[in-house]
Amino acid sequence: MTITAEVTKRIQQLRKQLNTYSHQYYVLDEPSVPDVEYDRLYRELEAIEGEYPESISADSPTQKVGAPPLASFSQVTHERPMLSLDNAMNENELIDFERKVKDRLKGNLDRAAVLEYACEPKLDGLAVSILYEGGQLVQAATRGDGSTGENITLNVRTINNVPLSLRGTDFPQRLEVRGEIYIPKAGFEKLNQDARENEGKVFANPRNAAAGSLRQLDSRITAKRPLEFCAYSIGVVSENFVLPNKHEEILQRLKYWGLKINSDMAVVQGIQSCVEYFAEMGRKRDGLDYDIDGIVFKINDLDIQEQLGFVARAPRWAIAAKFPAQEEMTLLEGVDFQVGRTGALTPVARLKPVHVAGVMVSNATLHNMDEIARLGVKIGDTVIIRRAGDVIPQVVSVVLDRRPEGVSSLADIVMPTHCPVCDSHVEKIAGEAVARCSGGLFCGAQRKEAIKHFSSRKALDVDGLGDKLVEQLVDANLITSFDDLFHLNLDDVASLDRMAKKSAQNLLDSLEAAKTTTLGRFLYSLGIREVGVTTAQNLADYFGFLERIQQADEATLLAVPDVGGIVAKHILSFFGEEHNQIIIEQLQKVGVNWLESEPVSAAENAALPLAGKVYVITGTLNEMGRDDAKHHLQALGGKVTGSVSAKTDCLVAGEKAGSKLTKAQGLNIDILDEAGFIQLLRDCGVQGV
Ligand SMILES: NC(=O)c1ccc[n+]([C@@H]2O[C@H](COP(=O)([O-])OP(=O)(O)OC[C@H]3O[C@@H](n4cnc5c(N)ncnc54)[C@H](O)[C@@H]3O)[C@@H](O)[C@H]2O)c1
Ligand SMILES: [Zn+2]
Repeated sequence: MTITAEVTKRIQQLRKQLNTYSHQYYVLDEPSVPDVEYDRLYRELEAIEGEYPESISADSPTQKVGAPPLASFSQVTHERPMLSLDNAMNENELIDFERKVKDRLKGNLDRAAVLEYACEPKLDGLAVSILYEGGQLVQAATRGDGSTGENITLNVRTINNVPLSLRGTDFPQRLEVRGEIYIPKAGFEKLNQDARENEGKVFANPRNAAAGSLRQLDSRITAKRPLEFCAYSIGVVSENFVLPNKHEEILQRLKYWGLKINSDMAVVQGIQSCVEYFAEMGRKRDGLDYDIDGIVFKINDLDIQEQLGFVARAPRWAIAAKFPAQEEMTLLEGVDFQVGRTGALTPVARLKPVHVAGVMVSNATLHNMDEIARLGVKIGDTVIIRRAGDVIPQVVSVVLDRRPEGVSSLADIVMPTHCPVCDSHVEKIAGEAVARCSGGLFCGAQRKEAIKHFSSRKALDVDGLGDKLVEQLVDANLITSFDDLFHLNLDDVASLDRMAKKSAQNLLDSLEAAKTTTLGRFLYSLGIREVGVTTAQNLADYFGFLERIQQADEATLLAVPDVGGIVAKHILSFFGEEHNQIIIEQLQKVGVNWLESEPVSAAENAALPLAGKVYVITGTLNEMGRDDAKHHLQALGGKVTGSVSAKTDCLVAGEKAGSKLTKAQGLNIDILDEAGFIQLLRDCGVQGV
């Protein structure tokens, strides 16, 4: 077929665009488009070149690996080239791969013979080569353009799981280990969180974070990054050294010499088993603690590998099957502000719907206004969306070269001055990244969440009032404030979806029962910002009376254990709001009650039978709940903590106690079973247990 001017032009466009993207990705560690976009263009070029083979030139992106090394690093020439991998985008392409392999092996392989594959999760980081001489790490390099890479020896030496010397003595004099350097998911989240708080560099994804962390001129920076190495092949090996002739067995040797290999890898027979392995890992993908973008299938037999050989940029004996991409690009059509339980306003991107990692995404979080400023995003921009695992989709960057002409025509994203739900003022406290609606319990958006919190187990503990039911009650306008809960009538409740007379009566009964509570629970139920269960209990213990808390000034509040400046401010501003005071009065009026008493002084506390003793409760107690057990111990002067340590005096271990029990046994700590515990309470004079 003769090539038309139009096709030639498209080829040139694609090559130019792909080269620009490669430079941004490999050299600058700052891609401007998601991988899927790069892959789409790459495949388009590949298809055209397939149709017009005479158009292929050695410098086409389809013939090259990566990009040349950065001049700021010294260079390393790879004795054996480091290649890329061909991709399979779906099951058919995977099956096609085996068919081509078998065709090539014709004559040398019985057509019916089953091929054996090593299946390896495809870690999403960057390829490196690490050279050992006499068992000592002497050099490490990036892949670069496949023949020349960057010398990153000092940086690789800082990675904890890369051995500086090999284990044992039976290793070859020269051994080049190849593998991936990557950042596990948790390390990535933490790295970006720190960067956001300290105005550092925020990375778009774990692969960029790994590349950016590794290719640092100052290895002290690399040392601070949570990088890991995982080996998946070898390069040069001393001549005459005999290695197994199965790929997987070589990896086992590497493991024996002290290198990490992937524990999720498998050896299977035939391509159909590869398809199954792929599906299984696809299901496990979200639960792994490292990111993978696919599975690499390699012919396990090295003799067959050798027969198959290589093409310009990839071996013929391996294929990377890709999972649905976790990043896509789409249009930002607008921004909504969502109001949470505490009134926090979160900007949410409204997107032109797009498939990301197998799910249609039309909303993504923008975190807060600082993040919007950092991204420099405007309405009408094309943005990159990342959806990894069960984390909410995020906007990770703006694709600047897709910005329509005349940026000034794009609208800035601005924080509304009034709450989109209740129209109260939006306020931003200095030092906090978020802005909040000041409507408190009056705000419809905060109401559902406030009531869910109010009736939750550690608050008023209204049995049978689950989240769904709260939403139904609010939506049906049956409750607008907390005290309305206690005015509900049987017919109204029974008329709700999936409710009957009996379940409605049960709810009214549990509401009645919940009215009798403790001061600690009541304080917690109000949902004062930063006042959790422990702080609420500390306030109750310290003051004894609600009125004293309502009237306390900042200095007095600061004397309470666990209460710092910010918590004190939140308490003051909560009780400073008149409508909050009204709600408390209304609740008391409908009969919500608790016992108030003078707080126990330190001297009295010291006289209690269990004063100064530290307890931990674990396992299932059959006679009483763990909360009751805790209250008994506290009433007797004991302290109850969550984890076993050398400071623990005694572990109360109910049925099915697990790791805490083992730990306590290891530390020689006293252990009481439920019967022993109840005896202790009786010995201390507790009645009725
Ligand atoms: N967004 C962009 O602008 C942009 C630009 C260029 C390239 N890219 C992306 O980079 C990819 C192509 O890059 P590539 O050539 O580095 O290759 P690749 O990621 O498709 O496959 C080869 C690489 O896989 C890695 N790998 C992970 N586990 C492995 C294992 N068990 N065995 C062997 N290798 C393993 C190695 O690093 C190896 O070099 C494409 O996905 C492309 O989208 C994106
Ligand atoms: Zn509001």
